[in-house]
Amino acid sequence: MPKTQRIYCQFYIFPACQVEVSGFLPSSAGRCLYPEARSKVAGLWRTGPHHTKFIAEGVVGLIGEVVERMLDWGQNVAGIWMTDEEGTEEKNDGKDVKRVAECSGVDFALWNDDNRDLPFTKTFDLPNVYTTYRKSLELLRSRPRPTLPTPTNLPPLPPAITPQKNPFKILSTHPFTRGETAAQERLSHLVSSGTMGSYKETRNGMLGLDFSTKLSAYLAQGDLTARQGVKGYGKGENVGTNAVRFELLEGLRGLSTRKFGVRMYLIDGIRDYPDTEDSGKEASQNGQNHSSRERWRYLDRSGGYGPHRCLQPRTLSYGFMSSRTHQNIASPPSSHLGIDWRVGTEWYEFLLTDYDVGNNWGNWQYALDYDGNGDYIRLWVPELWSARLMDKVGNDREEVDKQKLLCPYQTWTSSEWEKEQLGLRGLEWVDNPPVKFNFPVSKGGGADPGGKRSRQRKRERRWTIEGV
Ligand SMILES: Cc1cc2nc3c(=O)[nH]c(=O)nc-3n(C[C@H](O)[C@H](O)[C@H](O)COP(=O)(O)OP(=O)(O)OC[C@H]3O[C@@H](n4cnc5c(N)ncnc54)[C@H](O)[C@@H]3O)c2cc1C
Repeated sequence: MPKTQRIYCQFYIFPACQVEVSGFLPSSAGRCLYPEARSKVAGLWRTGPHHTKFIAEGVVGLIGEVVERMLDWGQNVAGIWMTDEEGTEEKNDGKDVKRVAECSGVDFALWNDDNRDLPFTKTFDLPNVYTTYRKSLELLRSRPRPTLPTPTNLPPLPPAITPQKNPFKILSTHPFTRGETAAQERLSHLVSSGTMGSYKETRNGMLGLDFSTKLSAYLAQGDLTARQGVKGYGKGENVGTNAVRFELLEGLRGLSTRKFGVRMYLIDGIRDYPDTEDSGKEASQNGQNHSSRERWRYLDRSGGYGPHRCLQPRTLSYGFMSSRTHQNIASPPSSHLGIDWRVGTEWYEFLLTDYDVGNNWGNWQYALDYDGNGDYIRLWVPELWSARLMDKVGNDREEVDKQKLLCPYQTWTSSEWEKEQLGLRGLEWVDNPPVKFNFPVSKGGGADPGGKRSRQRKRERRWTIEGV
């Protein structure tokens, strides 16, 4: 029998704790971006690799290992195809898989992301200034790509799933349902329920299902692509749908990874990037990285501060955070604790279902403070559910010092009575705070008394920096 099947590897993260064993390629994204694959799609397997772990039909491990095990299953594999990602570690993963393919005598191909519709001939022509960049890509909105039909004939699941090797464990608790069908259902719901239309007013929410689109995981995992044309395309545009389309252009941040390369991962990020790749290596090996990790771990052990504590239950159970929550979590460690922001980025990389190299590393380089009323923190930090804080009457809430709510370890300045009122008495992370510093609640503030750096940061938000 001729070998017809291909393993298709995409650089999508599946958090190790939330694996869902699901189907096969081709997804919308694959079919939209790689029309050349049309004649061959029926033979593709879909797998989800990541640079620290790789999951395919119930197997987690390093990418090379997992592909090897897939080949061992004895399926009728003719080749391995892979999305050619821009991240430096992802490039190395590509090399690993290529090596495995060569050793096993199967074809190997890398599929580059679709450049054809971009108005640039060279990556370096990408504008550095975000607004210019976005405007230059706006023409893509009038050039959606059609998707190819869903294949009718796909290879079966592997006959047996080999036992999982340590240290990974596979649970199937993920509430996010993978696959193109689920993605299309979500899209239809967004349109028919009016969620998409009201997006502009609701998008800064942090609690609930429909304040934002929740499309990021589908996009990151290839169940949808921002480029695909859907039925009714271009009709019924309003401020809400327009705002979603605007945000989707942000999702093309992968292009910034292509442009800035290794500079994306330097401690100074793309702001003051050094001249050579060697400087990048130096930055990631310096002592600051290590001490930052220690500090992050200390935050973990001691319970951390309000926003940080939200990170644990939220992402561990869902692998998802809203845009504002992302900013809340990312901002304090990097802006206020002097923690190397890359430690947080790596942590996200491990946990998020919608992890995306360009979006994650790009966004970590600008983050502001939100959740001014502390609603989100109250939901996820049970210690803060004191009677007074739970009271929905605004008057009572006003009596609570927001600063203490957002940054409860600042309660070293509180009286025992105040601690009692806040429901924080006797807690380790309140009595022995990991670090003491000023934490203004004001938006865009930070441990920056004069506010100079904050203003500077505001000017430099987004991944684009004037004059780079
Ligand atoms: C520190 C930090 C890390 C982040 N890491 C990721 C990540 O790993 N993967 C990821 O997809 N997004 C990331 N984001 C961006 C954003 O928070 C998520 O895309 C958003 O929360 C996903 O929810 P949603 O689909 O409901 O978004 P919506 O608000 O409904 O937006 C619709 C879509 O637009 C795109 N989008 C919206 N905001 C952004 C943005 N700021 N940057 C890029 N694309 C955007 C996404 O594709 C999103 O699905 C990060 C943001 C921050 C501040």
